[in-house]
Parts: sequence; C-alpha cells; structure tokens
Amino acid sequence: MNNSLLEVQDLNYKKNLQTILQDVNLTVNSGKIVALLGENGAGKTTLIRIISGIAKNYKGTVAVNGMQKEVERKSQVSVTDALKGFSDSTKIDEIESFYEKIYSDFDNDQFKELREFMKLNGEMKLRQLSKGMREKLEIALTLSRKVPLYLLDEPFSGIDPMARKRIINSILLWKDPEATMIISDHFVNEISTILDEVIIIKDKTIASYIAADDIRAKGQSIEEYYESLYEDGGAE
Ligand SMILES: Nc1ncnc2c1ncn2[C@@H]1O[C@H](COP(=O)(O)OP(=O)(O)OP(=O)(O)O)[C@@H](O)[C@H]1O
Repeated sequence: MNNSLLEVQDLNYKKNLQTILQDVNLTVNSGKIVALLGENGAGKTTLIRIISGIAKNYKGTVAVNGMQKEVERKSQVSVTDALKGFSDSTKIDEIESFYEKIYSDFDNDQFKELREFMKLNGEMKLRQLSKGMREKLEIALTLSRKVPLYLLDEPFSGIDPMARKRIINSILLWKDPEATMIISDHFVNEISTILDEVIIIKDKTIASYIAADDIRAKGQSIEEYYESLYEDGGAE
C-alpha cells in the first residue's frame, strides 16, 4: 500500500509579518505512524493547525485525501484541540453527546472503551480534571472519530510515565490500519517503538522526513538522529 493521504505543497505561513513556516513540502501515505519533531517554537503546532483546517491565510496547498478546502479537510482529520470552547462546568458525558451530534464519524463504543481505559468518569466536569486527565480526555475524543488522519499535538506532555507507556502501547489498537497518525512530541524515545516515519522541523521548514527503519539501519536511535540533526548548525 503506497497511496498518499496528506499532500502539502509550497506551504508558507506568516503571523504578524513573521515567517513561521517556509517552503514546506510533504507527502505522507496512508497507514503510517509519524513523529513530528522540533524544538520549542519550531512550528509543529502551526503545521498541525494548518493541516487540520484551523489556521488559515497560508500560501500553498494542503490536501487530505485529495480534499483542499478547509471545511472538507475537517471531515478527514481528527485533532487534539478538542476541549477549547467548552466551559469548565461541562461534564465529560455532555462533551461526548456534543461530539456525537457534530461528527457523524464519532464512535460511541470506542469512546466508552477509551474513557474507561483512561480511567475517566463521564460525570466529571472539566474543572475537576488535572492537566494529565484533560490530555487523556483529548486523546480519547480524538481517537473516537473514524477518520483517515489523526493529528496529536504533544498529547502526552502532562500524562504520568506509567499511563503514557500504557497509552502508547495501545495506540495501534485504536487506529484503523489504513489511517495515519502524526504525533508531535518531545519524548522521542517513548514513542520510537511505534513509529514508521519521522518528520523534523528546523529553520522554519522540514529538515528531514525519513523512515524510522532507515534511521535504525544507520545504527542510531531516533533520538540520536534527531539530536544530530539539531546539533548540525545549531538551532536559532
Ligand atoms: N499567536 C501567535 N502570534 C504570533 N506568533 C506566534 C503565535 N503562536 C505561535 N507563534 C510563533 O510561531 C512559531 C511556531 O510556534 P508553534 O507553536 O507552531 O511551535 P511548536 O513547534 O509547536 O512549539 P512547542 O514545542 O513549544 O509547542 C514560534 O516562533 C512562535 O513564536
């Protein structure tokens, strides 16, 4: 299987006259788990927001499953910015109902399973959730949609190491084999075992897009490869 799912061509993005992403070109195939790596401020979140159709006013083209319009792309992409817009008094069960109404691809059974796996109670209100619990809820909501592309933006940063390990080890079970998942993360080692590919953003563009097996074939860990690329010339 080698069909391209995500195509980014000549993407340029500025915010307040400052160039954030420059000449980004990227083709990602179906069925991949991809790490999106880069230092703080490299542009990972920005790229995720553009691909998912949240950030607009970029130059270039972005297509998911051949769909370029933002509104169409949103039907193809599930992204972890789920809880923005809900008041702190909203219960998890209410968020589930909202998702069910808004997204025809939302799978209630999968959400229930994921919510239980994450040890979250549907009666809990957002204000009662710790940072890690909120992230678990975001992961559960994001993975309960049945879409070809999942974008997880630093999904594990507040989750304790034991739970993180459990979630990473199970992530393949919750994803259709044909679907692609792009995960931005600073904990490269922890996700390295599940990765098919690695994208590294540096100097506002894609400095490397490489198969994880090609890195392993060099006798390097993904973290070593990433560090060597950042050491080379240093970061801004
Ligand atoms: N609202 C904003 N207004 C202006 N510039 C912004 C805004 N948000 C982000 N930026 C800039 O865009 C650049 C990319 O930020 P982005 O959040 O995409 O980086 P990141 O790789 O996700 O970083 P991190 O690892 O810290 O989450 C940074 O230089 C940042 O200063």
